[in-house]
Amino acid sequence: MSVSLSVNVNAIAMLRNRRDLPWPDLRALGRIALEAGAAGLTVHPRPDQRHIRFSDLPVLRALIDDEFPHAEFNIEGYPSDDFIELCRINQPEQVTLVPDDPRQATSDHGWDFLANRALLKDTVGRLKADGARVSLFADGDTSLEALEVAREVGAERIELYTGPYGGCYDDADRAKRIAEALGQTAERARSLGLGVNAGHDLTVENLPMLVKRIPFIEEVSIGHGLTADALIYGMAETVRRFRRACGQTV
Ligand SMILES: CC(=O)[C@@H](O)[C@H](O)COP(=O)(O)O
Ligand SMILES: NCC(=O)COP(=O)(O)O
Repeated sequence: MSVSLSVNVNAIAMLRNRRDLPWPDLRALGRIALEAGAAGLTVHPRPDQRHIRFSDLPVLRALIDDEFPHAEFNIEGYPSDDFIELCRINQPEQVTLVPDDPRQATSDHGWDFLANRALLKDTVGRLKADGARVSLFADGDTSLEALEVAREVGAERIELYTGPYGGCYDDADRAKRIAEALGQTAERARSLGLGVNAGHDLTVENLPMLVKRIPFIEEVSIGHGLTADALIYGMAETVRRFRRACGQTV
């Protein structure tokens, strides 16, 4: 089993939104990413639509349906009624629920599973009834008791929040300690039958150590670092570089 790469196009949308113009073109760049071997596309629509716009979702859904039927669409976000309706309309293969406040600049923590048991149970049930696999964003030190709630509410996977790991790009010892904590959380999740995804601030440089510690990660979703590299190497070559960093043979 190798780690799949889902390309998050939020940062591309943010660049597009600097002008009232349709480029960079999400559908065109999504196509290049999928042609280069990405397993799917990720979006994280926020209520203010500051990067991905709700109108982008059907365009990306159609790209996958028309040209890459084996690829997956992953929609991430806070489970408001509007978000659940967006998911119902756009039929993602996977929904990743994230406990974001609309005022947050970006995602910066996982779920408090015990405090949100009822919300998660209701939401996971609704999303699964619409046909999606559900993954729940989880801090890197989530306890077994909390992960039991993730399983009990019906989630199939967790997504490890790797922001603190990505943040220590200049401190190898700290990165090693955080990778170890992430690995232990991943093992706790696996012992309960939960699949493990990971994401936030992952890069070509920091992926290999994470994948070595947690070889059973099913998917990483990557946007910011991948988009930054695409400015240097182009989207297709960047996707190949990230796939190699995931341990894939390219
Ligand atoms: C859940 C997660 O870590 C990513 O979706 C991240 O939140 C990207 O969102 P932004 O592009 O808004 O920072
Ligand atoms: N789920 C994490 C994600 O989609 C991308 O996060 P980032 O690479 O933009 O930090």
